[in-house]
Amino acid sequence: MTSSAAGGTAPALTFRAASFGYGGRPAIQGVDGAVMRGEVLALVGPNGAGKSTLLKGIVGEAARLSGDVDLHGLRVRDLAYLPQQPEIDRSFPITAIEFAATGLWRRLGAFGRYRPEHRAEVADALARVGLAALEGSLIGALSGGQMQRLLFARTLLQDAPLILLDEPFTGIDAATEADLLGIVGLWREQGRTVVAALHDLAQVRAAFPRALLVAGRVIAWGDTAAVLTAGNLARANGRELAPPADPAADAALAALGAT
Ligand SMILES: Nc1ncnc2c1ncn2[C@@H]1O[C@H](COP(=O)(O)OP(=O)(O)OP(=O)(O)O)[C@@H](O)[C@H]1O
Repeated sequence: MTSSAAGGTAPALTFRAASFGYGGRPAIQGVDGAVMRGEVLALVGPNGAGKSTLLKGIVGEAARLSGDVDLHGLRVRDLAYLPQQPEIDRSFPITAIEFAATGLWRRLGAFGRYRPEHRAEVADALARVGLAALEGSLIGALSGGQMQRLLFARTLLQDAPLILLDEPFTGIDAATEADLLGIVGLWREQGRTVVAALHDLAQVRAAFPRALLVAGRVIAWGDTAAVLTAGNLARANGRELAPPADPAADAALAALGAT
């Protein structure tokens, strides 16, 4: 089942029979549908379902093997993409404030001047994620949760209309998760479009109004309550649920002494 989203007025991101993968082999295929502007969409599915590949496909880091992705006038550099933390090289000798400042790149351009007001803006973003005291720390010295806060600070500075997050809450403590979920809520209030690959279905039900369930293809797409049903989750996990019990058949079998 595929669908266009409700709520927004215009699409921010449209897939048309899109397939993405590696070495010519699709990891996720036949994606059809739209994410509307201002929508906050959870991308869910079992391990290896193609969630990261779909996000990477949007930013051109996974090959598009067929179909089309329409960003409706945005360029890839206008998007904010927050990859999974293990994909970030933390051995690079850069401080937290320098790392966060890379979020300004799109606005400053490659040779733009980094002015005092930019430094104040970066410091403010670090304060908003609770990292003011660590701005001079090397990124390699940060904990996993602190690094995730830093990635959100950089994303705040990117000021992007479309934000892609790959498992942003994995491996962090509850306080960090609550703070970062608050920032997603802020983006929602600001009308930004957010697509986040997530594992915690309770969190998705609580904080994400729309969901896209995948397992190498789209299993269901729509309002979260309608997507995260037992039947859809079983289909995504490759376990079709048994058909509903038929009382008449059960009674007939019982009469035959077969139960
Ligand atoms: N760089 C790569 N080269 C080849 N195959 C890859 C690559 N990255 C992922 N794959 C394969 O693509 C498929 C989808 O992987 P992907 O990481 O997109 O899934 P996922 O839903 O994000 O999983 P998880 O929840 O475990 O992060 C898997 O079979 C995976 O092994």
